[in-house]
Amino acid sequence: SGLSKEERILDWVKQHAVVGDPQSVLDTIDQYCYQKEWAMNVGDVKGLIVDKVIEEVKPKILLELGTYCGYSAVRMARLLPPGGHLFSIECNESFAAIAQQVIEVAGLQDKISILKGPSQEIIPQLKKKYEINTVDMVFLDHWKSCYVPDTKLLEESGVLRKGSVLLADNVICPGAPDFLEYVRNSQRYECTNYPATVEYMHMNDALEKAVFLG
Ligand SMILES: O=C(NC/C=C/[C@H]1O[C@@H](n2ccc(=O)cc2)[C@H](O)[C@@H]1O)c1cc([N+](=O)[O-])cc(O)c1O
Ligand SMILES: [Mg+2]
Repeated sequence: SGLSKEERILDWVKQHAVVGDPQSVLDTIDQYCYQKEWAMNVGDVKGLIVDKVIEEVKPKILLELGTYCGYSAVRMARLLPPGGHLFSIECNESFAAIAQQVIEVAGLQDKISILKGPSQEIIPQLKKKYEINTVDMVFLDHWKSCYVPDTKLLEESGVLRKGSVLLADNVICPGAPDFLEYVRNSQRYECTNYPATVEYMHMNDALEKAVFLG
């Protein structure tokens, strides 16, 4: 009974964020998660690295695996070039509903589409159902055991092009060792590691960037 943690975060955003101001939504969620309850948003420290990669790649078509409360969707969509669009896959109905509202407070609903369902089901539909040709960048932040199967599915579905950038959260904590092994040992990826810390904590984590070479 009672509100979920994610609903408490949404309420905090509705009470404290400035409508139409994405940065205030990010700051409000970070403040809540530092001061009240930890939650698995990419956060402010790793978020700065995500910002830099977005500004470097300037993706027009961006795919996110794992919307959760919409923090990283807001973080990335606020930096998209004009005409850019973020498609974010979320299988948990209540998280998707919360994220949609967080995105609306940020005023980014026209730049973000939440695709409801498991990534294994949605990825094969991207071309036909969502009229996506290829994606410029993918942010992986869903179940860590899904990173490798979904990377393979992205390759097989033909949505990656020469130069498509994969950016994976949590490759140290909770960890995605099979993903690191897969992209680092593959001739088809050029990898870069970005050491950081777990959101709102002092433990080590890292992001891995893997550029698809075609
Ligand atoms: O476990 C973590 N993330 C799992 C995220 C899962 C999200 O992806 C969605 N999804 C959407 C589509 C799917 O097909 C499957 C899941 C789930 O419904 C959830 O919204 C995690 C854990 C820590 N941690 O410190 O413990 C830190 C982090 O930054 C993390 O990201
Ligand atoms: Mg994460």
